[in-house]
Amino acid sequence: MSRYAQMFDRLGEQGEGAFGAFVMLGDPDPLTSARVLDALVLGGADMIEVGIPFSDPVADGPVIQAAANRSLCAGVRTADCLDLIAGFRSLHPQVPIGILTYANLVMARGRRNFFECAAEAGADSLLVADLPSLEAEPWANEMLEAGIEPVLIAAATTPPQALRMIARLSSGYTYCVSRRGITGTHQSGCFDPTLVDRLRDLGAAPPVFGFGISKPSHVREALAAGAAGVIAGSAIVSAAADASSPAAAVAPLVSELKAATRRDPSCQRNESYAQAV
Ligand SMILES: O=P(O)(O)OC[C@@H](O)[C@@H](O)c1c[nH]c2ccccc12
Repeated sequence: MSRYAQMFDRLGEQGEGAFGAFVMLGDPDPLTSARVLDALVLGGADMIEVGIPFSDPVADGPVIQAAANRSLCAGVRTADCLDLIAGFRSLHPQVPIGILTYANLVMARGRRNFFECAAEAGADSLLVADLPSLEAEPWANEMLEAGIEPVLIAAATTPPQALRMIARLSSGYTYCVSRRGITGTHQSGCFDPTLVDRLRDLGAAPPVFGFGISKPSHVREALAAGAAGVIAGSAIVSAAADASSPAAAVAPLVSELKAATRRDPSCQRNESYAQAV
């Protein structure tokens, strides 16, 4: 069973949603980045998503673009990112870690070679942000052969034919974007329950909402729409960027957002009280 499947099973039994944290590998330098990855898990992240820095990240807003630039300026390349993933994997054998990057970087290494190196480093999944879903099938098949789960992006506006393809190919989880546009917390998302329902009807991997999640209320809204989890990126990346100790800064934010994936114990008490009355 994959690490994602084990995680969703465990959280399902506990009645919790999954909290995913995104950061850019090598931001602002490899050593700090390794400490931040550790702090995300200590803070309570259930799954980690990591960017490999790319010079033209079309899906990213200013916060993540700046993180990619910091990392590139520190001289970080794909091989360094794979080393960071391998280091993470040796410390955290059970925590799913997925790569998020762009097609150019994959093709620069050779598709198959990239997938095999990612699997060897201990990555669980790969999301290629600029890969059109209708073109994804050969990529997804090669990823699976290498032992990597392909993650595809679905939106409320995705046409039915593409959504069927996404549901069929996405593995580990299905990335649901909560709004159009680029990553960032400038605008909060809208968590469409009908997207979640359509994906479930198509038998898709667990839907996880991302884009614009920065507050506990966003986490609760996404889970109330039926999602299995959420991913926050820019909020965590900016907390780290603004701090003198990035690792110390991300942990409390992650625990605050993770706490919102748990059922509120006071509500449970009220419910049982109401039942007793
Ligand atoms: O930054 P936000 O708005 O919290 O969104 C998550 C996001 O950063 C992360 O999942 C991500 C970073 N770059 C991407 C490109 C495409 C899809 C998703 C992403």
